[in-house]
Amino acid sequence: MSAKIIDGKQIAADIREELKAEVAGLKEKGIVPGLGVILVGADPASQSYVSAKEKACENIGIFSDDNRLPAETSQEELLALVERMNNDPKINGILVQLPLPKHIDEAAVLLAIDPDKDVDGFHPMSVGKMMVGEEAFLPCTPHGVVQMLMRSGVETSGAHVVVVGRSNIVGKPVANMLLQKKEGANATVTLCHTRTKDLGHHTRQADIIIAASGWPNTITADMVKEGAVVIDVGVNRVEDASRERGYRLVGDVDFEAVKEKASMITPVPGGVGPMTITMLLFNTVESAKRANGID
Ligand SMILES: Nc1nc(=O)c2c([nH]1)NC[C@@H]1CN(c3ccc(C(=O)N[C@@H](CCC(=O)O)C(=O)O)cc3)C=[N+]21
Repeated sequence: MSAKIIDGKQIAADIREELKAEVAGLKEKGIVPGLGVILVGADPASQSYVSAKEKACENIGIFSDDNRLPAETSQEELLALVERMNNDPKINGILVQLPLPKHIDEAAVLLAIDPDKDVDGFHPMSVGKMMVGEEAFLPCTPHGVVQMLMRSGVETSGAHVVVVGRSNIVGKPVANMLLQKKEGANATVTLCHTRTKDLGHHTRQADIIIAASGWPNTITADMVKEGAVVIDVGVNRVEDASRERGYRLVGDVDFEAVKEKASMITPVPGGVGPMTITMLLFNTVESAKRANGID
């Protein structure tokens, strides 16, 4: 059996249409959601993500305040910019693209963002609220994963989800979100990582595998139960001289082999990536609504 491909690009486009209509409605009330974007340094992957985010904002009518700062920017300068955005009523969301250069304390910068504008959901206040099940901005990639499952009709309630990877931006939050007592969650969650003994033993128990290890081919076909749903969060650049860019993008899953065993699978590109950006737009619109007492 060949798996049904979960089309992240299509689901993302559907959500963006919903957001577009919502932004148009806000505009009639004189409200334009605004996203402050900060990129420090010139990492090519970060530059392309940030450009994609700005393009997506423009496309649905969100105002974006683009700040590209040199790699030598000091922590004080960065904190001053965050503070300016915290106090700017036109800005509803602040996105500091990660990773930051080594001389900057990432945790200090995330802590400086006003939690009411924390559309990335990385502030400890947002993380804590999410964990105890209070309303908070949900981190974009995990939120995108949950939306993909819901909109593809995948039952998570009572299902065994095995998450591979324990990062603060994907593994830990996605495990937590799927554990919550609410719609689109209620799963039994196993969280695996680099020190896990016999990873395949765990993944073979999974009804749903979420691969977020950061390494190509972490999940091979022998590690997947027949009929499992496989969500691939990986975005790995591998050298490929036949491509114009000199590389191609692969996930953490051995897609070609695993798709013959899974019931549903996400591709890379065109899977979780477009959802990540879409949920950032979602959070920014949400923040603009909250700031104006709507909802
Ligand atoms: N503060 C912060 N917030 C983030 O959300 C954040 C971050 N820092 N740092 C880096 C990661 C990575 N990330 C992606 C976004 C979109 C795609 C995406 O759209 N990928 C396309 C392909 C893009 C291409 O072809 O290069 C796809 O998978 O189809 C991927 C990865 C957001 N991140």
